[in-house]
Amino acid sequence: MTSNQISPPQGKLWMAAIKPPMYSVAIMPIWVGSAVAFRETKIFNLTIFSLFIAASILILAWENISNDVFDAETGIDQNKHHSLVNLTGNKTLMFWVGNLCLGLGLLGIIAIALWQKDPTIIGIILLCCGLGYIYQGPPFRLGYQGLGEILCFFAFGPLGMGAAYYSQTQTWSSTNLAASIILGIVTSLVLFCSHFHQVADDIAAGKKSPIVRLGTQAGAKVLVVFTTIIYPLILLFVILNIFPICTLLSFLSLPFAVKLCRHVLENHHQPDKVSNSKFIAINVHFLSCLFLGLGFIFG
Ligand SMILES: C/C(=C\COP(=O)(O)OP(=O)(O)O)CCC[C@H](C)CCC[C@H](C)CCCC(C)C
Ligand SMILES: O=C(O)C1=CC(=O)c2ccccc2C1=O
Repeated sequence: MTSNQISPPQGKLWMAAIKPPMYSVAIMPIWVGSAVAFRETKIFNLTIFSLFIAASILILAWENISNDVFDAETGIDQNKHHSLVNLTGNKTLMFWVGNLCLGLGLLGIIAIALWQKDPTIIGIILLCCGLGYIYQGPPFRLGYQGLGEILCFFAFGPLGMGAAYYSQTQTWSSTNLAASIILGIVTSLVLFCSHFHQVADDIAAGKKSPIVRLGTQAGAKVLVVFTTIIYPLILLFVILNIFPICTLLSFLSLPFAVKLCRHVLENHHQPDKVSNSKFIAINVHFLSCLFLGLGFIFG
């Protein structure tokens, strides 16, 4: 957005900066991982579950706040009115607010580890935080090389869900690993969608996002392929008896998946129109994961 355009009201900018719907990506690995654990062991510890959800939200808040801090350093966010650094005008404050969120989130994880008398999940979550840091922080900034989706897949898929399952059971599960592939893909789709409307700013700042590399048209086709893959994969896991039949409930997210693919195929080259695609992707994420979890509990 250029400086001579009227910027939206402050309240809207703050909501866009905090992005509440995005926290679905922090909650769902814990929800589905705990649901798989409950199905397989009949164990469900509500205290650990609640602590893990809170910790995960705080860690994602750190990721997002520090994303605005690091992006302020490269100049990529100079036209982004809803950057927390641009809204507050105080990069140092945001840096420390982010670190406070990280510290509190890690305290939650340490509390779970102490409860379990087992440090395993501390190691896994530190690894997730490391992936979050190398995505955006100096000197790595791997997101600027177009590698964010791979990091995202592992952080919210096998690692995040592995930690959630382990926090309930102190063991591992191949079913949970299979489910984590679905979560990893559907979370990476959200990140992939977030690049379509930012091509001009990304090129100007030297960020080679996947959409800068592929172009918006090929990017839209890649999005369709990965969105479409999710459903046959779930069906395959049901046929192979890895998932219970009720996990097919996750197909209720299909209308949003179709809407997402159509919307991006039609508008990939129009930043103003395609900018909401990541929120359609969040609907796909939320519904598919919600019903996947319910499918494991009731299947
Ligand atoms: C911050 C992220 C995306 C924003 O990227 P971008 O710079 O394009 O955004 P703007 O356009 O809004 O500036 C997400 C990055 C995800 C990262 C690869 C992995 C993060 C891992 C988390 C720290 C893991 C926490 C949850 C876990 C406990 C389940
Ligand atoms: O602001 C964003 O675009 C995103 C923030 C975020 O935390 C996240 C997490 C996982 C996948 C994608 C995203 C975003 O796109």
